[in-house]
Amino acid sequence: MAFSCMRCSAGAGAGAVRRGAAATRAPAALSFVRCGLRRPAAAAAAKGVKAAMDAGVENPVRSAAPSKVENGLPSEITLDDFEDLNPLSENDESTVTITVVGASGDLAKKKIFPALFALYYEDCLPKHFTIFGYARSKMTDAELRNMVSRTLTCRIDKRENCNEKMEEFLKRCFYHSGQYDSEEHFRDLDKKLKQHEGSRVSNRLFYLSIPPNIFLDVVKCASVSASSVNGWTRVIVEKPFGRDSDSSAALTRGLKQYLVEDQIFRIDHYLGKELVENLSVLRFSNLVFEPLWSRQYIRNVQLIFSEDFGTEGRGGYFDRYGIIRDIMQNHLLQILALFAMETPISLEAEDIRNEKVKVLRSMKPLQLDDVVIGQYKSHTKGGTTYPGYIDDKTVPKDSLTPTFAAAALFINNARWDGVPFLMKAGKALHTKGAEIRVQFRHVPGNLYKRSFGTDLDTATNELVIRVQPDEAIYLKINNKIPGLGMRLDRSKLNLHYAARYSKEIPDAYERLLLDAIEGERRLFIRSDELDAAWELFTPLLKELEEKRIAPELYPYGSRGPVGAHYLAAKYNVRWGDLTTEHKA
Ligand SMILES: NC(=O)C1=CN([C@@H]2O[C@H](COP(=O)(O)OP(=O)(O)OC[C@H]3O[C@@H](n4cnc5c(N)ncnc54)[C@H](OP(=O)(O)O)[C@@H]3O)[C@@H](O)[C@H]2O)C=CC1
Ligand SMILES: O=C1O[C@H](COP(=O)(O)O)[C@@H](O)[C@H](O)[C@H]1O
Repeated sequence: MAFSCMRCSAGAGAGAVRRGAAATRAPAALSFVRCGLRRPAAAAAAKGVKAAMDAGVENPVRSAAPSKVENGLPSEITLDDFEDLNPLSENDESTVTITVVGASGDLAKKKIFPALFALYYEDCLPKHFTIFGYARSKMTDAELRNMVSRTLTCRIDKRENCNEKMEEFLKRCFYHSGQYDSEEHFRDLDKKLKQHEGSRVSNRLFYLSIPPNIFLDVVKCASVSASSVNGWTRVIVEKPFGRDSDSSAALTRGLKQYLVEDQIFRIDHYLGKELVENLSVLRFSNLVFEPLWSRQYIRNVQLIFSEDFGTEGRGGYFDRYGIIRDIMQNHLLQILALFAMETPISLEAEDIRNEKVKVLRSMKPLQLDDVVIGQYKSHTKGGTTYPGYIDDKTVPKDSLTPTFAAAALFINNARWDGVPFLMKAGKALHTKGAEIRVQFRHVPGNLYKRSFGTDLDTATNELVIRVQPDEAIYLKINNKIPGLGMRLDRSKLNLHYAARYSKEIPDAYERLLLDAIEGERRLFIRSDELDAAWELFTPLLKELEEKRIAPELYPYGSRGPVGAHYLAAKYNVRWGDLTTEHKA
């Protein structure tokens, strides 16, 4: 069965419906599309709003909303949210062109084109859209289409009408070959874009899926020679945003020579993951969690990322960055900020980003003593030899780049004073996953403590938010084993997404691309957030590099360096992902 674009209600939907005055208001039809209607039905619903308004109906929006969506509308929705009541406005009079710069590359093939196709399949792209690939490689439109079609092995590919939809989608994909620093080549691109846009208002989104050393060349050429003249121009910038405070600030200054902050969409794809987005919902819409969300009840928080493969194929990039820059300074820190922030004034992007910045700026400088680094080495298991990090031909033999790191971070504010936020990230470990673990304090004067033996930690409540794979949220509680005796065990209150929700979870890139098209900035990184993130990690990174601290070696496929356990033990913590119970 085909699904229509489902975006509505609190979070992205409400945020998008309520975009501030600076951004384009969501037209009524588009708002209804977000609420689950296909475009024709959405346009009809928008017309209904207009008619109800003309007829003086008390609540024209609700009265016109089809039953399928009315429960999904934010309760406080008003006509202001449907300022532009022309149902045809955005759909028919404007176009959106998405230019994937670096279209021949790994990320474009693996993530961006499949995400765009998924959005198309789900009816989420605007009516008039065109996709352009841009790179130096010589390719015809047909060759690009062939390349894209081979990589559309996304979550959609087993769905009904997939081939048909793919054919339609590919017809909207074009290619332009050019140099990244040539204004002339971007002028040629501009001409092609204009041919597709015709006389419509042209909105242009450039996705910089290229190595960072050419970001500025492209931004300069695109803005000088291929900006929209009558619509918006936005640029999605991929990480890495520099490799320390200075280089990041230089990149921001460079980008701002050609773009204003509102045009820059710095992507951290972890913010587009379903369970990361759900963090705020979990906290702020459930009375049972928010009152416990502080030093009073929480002993420690663990943010864990692991991959069961090495840097295969990306060693060249990775060696310049290492795991701290690759995962901790961005993905895990962003999760930490969302986890720890105070309640924002609203779901508006700026209100949320303001709160995140406050958390980041309240963090205690990271101490070398609170960090452990590791690097994987070759390991043979079951007759197979797995290569070590330095066996990668693109990595120098004497590389000290960490492929694993663990760190203890602290937030100096009233809510979190003294609570260790432990981060752990590694490649070539025994498992693949990303999760947040919240370990609560012991129950004071616990009547049942004799049932737990001497190890009270085994009775600690733990909330686990499993970001991936197999998304789940579960709470470990102590429970009486049914029967005449009084024996306790630890059981899980388990919200297992696959069991609870039949709808597939969209890929993070789908959500983020759609947000960028809609001008929703909530899940993108603002420059002051980025500065604060680098300020936290830069002194540590410099110290590690200047002192040439050697990483502890760990075998490919293992649980990582033992040092990570000592670091946790220093704060009286055990890693939740390594307990016996977890393994069972
Ligand atoms: N791949 C991934 O999984 C992830 C990537 N990223 C980020 O996304 C961006 C793109 O990544 P990815 O697709 O892997 O990158 P690639 O190395 O595949 O590069 C993308 C394209 O850029 C061009 N290119 C590569 N190297 C150079 C160079 N030295 N000078 C000029 N052009 C070059 C090539 O196109 P051509 O030769 O045709 O011009 C290439 O196809 C990077 O910023 C990366 O950090 C972020 C997260 C994950
Ligand atoms: O940004 C990055 O993320 C990927 C992991 O992303 P995931 O969505 O597959 O969990 C990581 O492999 C890569 O090194 C890093 O640059």
